[in-house]
Amino acid sequence: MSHRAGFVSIIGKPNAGKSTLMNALVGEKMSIITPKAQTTRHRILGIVNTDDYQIVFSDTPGVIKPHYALQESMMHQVSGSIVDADLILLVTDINETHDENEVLEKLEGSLAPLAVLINKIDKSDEETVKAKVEYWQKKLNPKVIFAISALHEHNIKAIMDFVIESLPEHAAYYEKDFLTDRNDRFFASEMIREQVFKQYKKEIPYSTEVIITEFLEEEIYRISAEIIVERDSQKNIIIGKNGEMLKIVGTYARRSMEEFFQRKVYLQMFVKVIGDWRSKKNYLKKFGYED
Ligand SMILES: Nc1nc2c(ncn2[C@@H]2O[C@H](COP(=O)(O)OP(=O)(O)OP(=O)(O)O)[C@@H](O)[C@H]2O)c(=O)[nH]1
Repeated sequence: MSHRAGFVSIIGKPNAGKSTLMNALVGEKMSIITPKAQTTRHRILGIVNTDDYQIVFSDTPGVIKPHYALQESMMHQVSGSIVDADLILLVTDINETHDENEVLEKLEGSLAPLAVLINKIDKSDEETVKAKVEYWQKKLNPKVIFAISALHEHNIKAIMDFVIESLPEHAAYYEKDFLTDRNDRFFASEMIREQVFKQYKKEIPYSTEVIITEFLEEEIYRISAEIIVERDSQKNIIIGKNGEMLKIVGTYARRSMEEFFQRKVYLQMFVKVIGDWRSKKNYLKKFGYED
């Protein structure tokens, strides 16, 4: 059989389970997962290679109406990923009660075949699943609908088989040992961001960016990072009384890094205030958000 390869975009609302699905499909932890919406800020490629095929999955930020420049950049990344796609996996939470019009608008004009994945069926019942399948059938008439649980890896194999079947015949786009377009610095910063999303409430996670300022690959990895917030009051919250909160973030982030890199890690973090960075194009560019 000839070789198949293609781009598969994972699209959906915030919190639908896109990152959980991507990690289940790729079999590696590529994307950070937290219970809060809008955790994913960048498009992240996760590549699955065999001798016969190469699947290039894109995990994308959840689709929202953008309110500030950072979110605009996030939405551009979603659009770019739809244009590139050979296949689109639309992930929807079975218990989603709000409408999904923003997501559907993004998909308008896309020519790629579409699969609807109704996620989190572990938190639902058979009747609701049946009703949702009918709803999406009518609404989008997709090529196929899967009822899945990304968290419990239910029906993941069926999706993989479908994806492989749907790939065009094509040579590999990337070297076969290439697993992602992101480097170790990116994953290190994401592991800190994951803890910021997990440990702090309200607007703090959304006002925070993490920049790796030093990454030395010695026998022990020496990693320094800046945690950037928008206001002094947020800086105090990040640090916590006697530095206790920052210590918690550092401990968990370091453990994730040690597991990911399979190395001992020495992690240093500094907190810095940059007023209103989310709305400033120059900072967004510096932090790696394209226009
Ligand atoms: N019960 C249940 N929870 C799930 C399932 N899939 C994902 N979740 C949970 O839903 C939350 C959001 O998951 P993510 O994978 O981060 O969602 P996302 O769509 O990437 O979110 P954004 O980054 O905001 O776009 C996490 O708490 C997951 O553990 C599932 O199949 N069942």
